Amino acid sequence: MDPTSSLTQTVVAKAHEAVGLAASLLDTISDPKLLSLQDAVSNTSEAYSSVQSPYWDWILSTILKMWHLYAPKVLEVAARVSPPWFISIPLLLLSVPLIGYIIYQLYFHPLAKYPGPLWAKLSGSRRGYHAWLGDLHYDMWKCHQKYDIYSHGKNMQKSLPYLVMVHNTPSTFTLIDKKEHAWKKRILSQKFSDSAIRSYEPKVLTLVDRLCDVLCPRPSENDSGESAIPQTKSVWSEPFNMATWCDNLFFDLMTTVVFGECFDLIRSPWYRYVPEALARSNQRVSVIVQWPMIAFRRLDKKLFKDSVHGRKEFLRFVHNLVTDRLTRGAGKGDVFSGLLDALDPTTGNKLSRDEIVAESILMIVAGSDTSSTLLSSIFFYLAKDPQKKERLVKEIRSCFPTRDDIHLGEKLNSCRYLQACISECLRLAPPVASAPFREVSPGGAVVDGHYLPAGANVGTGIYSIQHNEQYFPHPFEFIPERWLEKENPYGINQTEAHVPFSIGPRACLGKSLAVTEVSLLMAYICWMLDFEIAESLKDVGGGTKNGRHGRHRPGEYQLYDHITSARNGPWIKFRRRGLEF
Ligand code: HEM
Repeated sequence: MDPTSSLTQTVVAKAHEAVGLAASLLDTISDPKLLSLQDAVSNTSEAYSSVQSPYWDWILSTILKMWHLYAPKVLEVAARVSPPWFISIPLLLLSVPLIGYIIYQLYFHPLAKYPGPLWAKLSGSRRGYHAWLGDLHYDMWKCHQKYDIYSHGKNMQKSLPYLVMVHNTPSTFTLIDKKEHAWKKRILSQKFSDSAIRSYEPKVLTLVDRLCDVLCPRPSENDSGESAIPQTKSVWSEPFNMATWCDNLFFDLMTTVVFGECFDLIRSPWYRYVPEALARSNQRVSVIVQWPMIAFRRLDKKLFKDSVHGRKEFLRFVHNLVTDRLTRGAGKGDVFSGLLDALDPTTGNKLSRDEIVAESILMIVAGSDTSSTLLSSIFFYLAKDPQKKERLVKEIRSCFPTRDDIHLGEKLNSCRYLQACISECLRLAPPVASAPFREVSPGGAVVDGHYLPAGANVGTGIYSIQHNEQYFPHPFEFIPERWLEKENPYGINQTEAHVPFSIGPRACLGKSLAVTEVSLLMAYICWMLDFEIAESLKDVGGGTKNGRHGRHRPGEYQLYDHITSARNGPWIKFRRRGLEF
């Protein structure tokens, strides 16, 4: 057999196979049920927007199907002619739809006029790649332009990629239906009202006391365990990785508040695998959210085996927890009892087990990791700036004469510098750092004078807007004073660009809980303990001078953005405060 003809047949067969695969892929992603997985025709503008165009998918898939049907004949003819034609004819035919796709994306797509990286205009893989690295927030920051997408009354809904996060049934976070979302959010809101939060205070104080004991054990006889201050300062403790310890603390806190059960990660290593499994699981999910195509033929599961394992571990834990809690029944005043009592206003039915599991997962994911990022970033920035730390410590210790005076309420709210530090850390290290995407509903929407067609996915990067120099001069510097009316060195009203909890109907439900908890915890720790950075590990947590993709600032707390944010450090050592302060 002529070797050229055998090679031709192999090329032909492979090309045919590839086209078949592409056609079935397009079939899959054009299926309305799987539209959440459709990303082949995304277009990313400077505002990091993407649009889904079912028509174009249909055209492209029809071309490919025709090619698949008639290719054997065409290729047969190609095989009879001599090189280079046997290669160029199939290539030419294959490239027609491809070139058509590229031209459409670059020139005729409804969002084509927006400037943005070429790769992002052609495929969602750029977002997937950065989601994998965990630096999507840096990438968005580079591409950023400011638009308002989130307010009430905008013709927007949660975008379809959120469905990737669904386990059996959507939660308040992932629900797209506005009516259903509204009633579920109403149920949960009752458990996050000011009075409900006040009722959680004793639990928060017990846990922070426990944490202080681990970070720096009591110096026995001098501290009776009540509000006494030791006569002398104790010695410095070994260093603690505050990313991990804040994770442990907030995991305990959320399970206590939501399920009335504390797994005591602070004192016992038994359940410490759970937040760690969740962090691993989030990496794969964040890549699929940004680039749904990666889930085609379960490629994601092959690439992120460890992540899949983490998800299984985490879900097993939640299912066991829910089963256990259901056996014990309602009546503990925790969030779970609110879910058990809730009735659907239309059907009068109670929430199903799947719905309760979905909300439980949401509470743990949304409530623990985020607040932990906030607290660990406060440690990072304060420990790196001893003067600002001293100012905060002074404010707390002079406001509260004894430890037992530390409670939620007016006095704590009057600690302005504490609030300023919290706002500044939420700005610098937003726990949800990249863009919460919204999909334009039928009829389209006008944002900042630009028309956006139905189906477009648009979002504003939270990290991006909060590092915009126009609103926050010296955006990468820790300057709590910018939040103090009388000391703001820039005189710019920056509140509208400060959106760590997002805004509008899908804004964070746990904002008050998170800020109140962190204020209370920080006040308590500052009152009880002195802390400073561990010199030998002082660089952990910051960027490195030759770091890529924005990770080049040693003074910036590094977030690894996988839906919520993973972190490492800072390493802090503690000692009990003494009377000589
Ligand atoms: C510093 C801490 C926190 C930050 C910065 C934060 C931030 C956010 C952001 C930006 C969103 C919108 C995300 C999106 O649309 O994709 C959100 C939603 C949400 N957060 Fe938080 N969060 C924090 C703590 C909490 C806590 C403690 C809870 C309580 C369990 C909570 C519960 C929720 C819920 C239920 C939603 C979904 C709201 C909806 O879709 O209507 N969050 N959060």
